[in-house]
Amino acid sequence: MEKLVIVAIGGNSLVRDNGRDTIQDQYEAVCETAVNIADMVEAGYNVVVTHGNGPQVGFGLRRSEIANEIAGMPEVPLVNCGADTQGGIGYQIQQALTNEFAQRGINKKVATVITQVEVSKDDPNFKNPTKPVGAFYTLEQSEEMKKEHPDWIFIEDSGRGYRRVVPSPKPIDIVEKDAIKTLINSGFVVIAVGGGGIPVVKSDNNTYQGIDAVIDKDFATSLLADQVNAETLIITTGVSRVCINFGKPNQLALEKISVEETKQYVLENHFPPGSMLPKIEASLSFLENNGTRVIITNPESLKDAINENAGTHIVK
Ligand SMILES: Nc1ncnc2c1ncn2[C@@H]1O[C@H](COP(=O)(O)OP(=O)(O)O)[C@@H](O)[C@H]1O
Ligand SMILES: NC(=O)OP(=O)(O)O
Repeated sequence: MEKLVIVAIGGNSLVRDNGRDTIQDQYEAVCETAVNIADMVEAGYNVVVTHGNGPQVGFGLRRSEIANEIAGMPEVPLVNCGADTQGGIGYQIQQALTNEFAQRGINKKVATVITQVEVSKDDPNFKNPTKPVGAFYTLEQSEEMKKEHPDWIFIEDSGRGYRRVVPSPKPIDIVEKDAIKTLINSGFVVIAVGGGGIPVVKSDNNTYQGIDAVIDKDFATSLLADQVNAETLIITTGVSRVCINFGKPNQLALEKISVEETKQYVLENHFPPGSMLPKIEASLSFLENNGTRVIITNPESLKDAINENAGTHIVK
């Protein structure tokens, strides 16, 4: 079988207008990414797709809260909001890839696996929410919302505004990993661990139960990459390259860096938590296990990046 490449699509890379995008707008963004993934499949790569849901799960949660506030409808728990985004975004990627393959005469089938991801109920991240979800607000808007909802926590997100944060426990295991492997081995392009997977905890009698949180899809993708023995991990996001001194006058885009250099940049705080840091930590974890290379880039640079003509490459 060809070497396996796992491509993670950032949730923010599918949003253009901070919560005012329609579902059709998101589908168009998905279709643009599908063109780039189809290029890779056409070039002979065996591809697994994962995706984020940070903006979308926050929009869903807010819709549910507003429906509760104004119409008394029961709220949708955060874990179910996440499951809804996994189905909704998975459906769009599945349809966009299926159509793109059909148009190009590529003989590949696509399947989305609803994926539960095990976390620990004792994970310290439940007490320290760090995962930004939903829209970006100004400082004034966030302070106004906090008056009404004192329990909400906001953080500044990479110079883009203020966002609500929710707990983000670390993924331990992928419950449906055998189904995912079987589909990959049967030649499917598989979409899995959407939104980082649906967070579940395992009880003593080996049953699972959903828990309110949003798993970082970069960590879940890195775990999946290990479990399916992927060779390359590609993380697509809103920037073409990772930078040091991001957003400062001396910003420098990185083309190729070693694991050691990357660790040094982490120590120097070049990567903020909740945005670039999880991508870097997930990349390092993938390379320290069985992975060979990591590429971080934007969706439109995918094809050039895999040929080393774009993106940031982290190598062993
Ligand atoms: N050092 C950095 N280099 C490049 N981008 C950075 C850096 N630090 C923060 N960012 C920001 O982080 C964003 C990626 O995080 P985010 O949008 O949360 O991810 P996702 O695409 O998975 O939703 C980039 O688009 C960029 O705006
Ligand atoms: N769940 C998750 O990590 O989503 P984003 O990639 O959209 O932040």
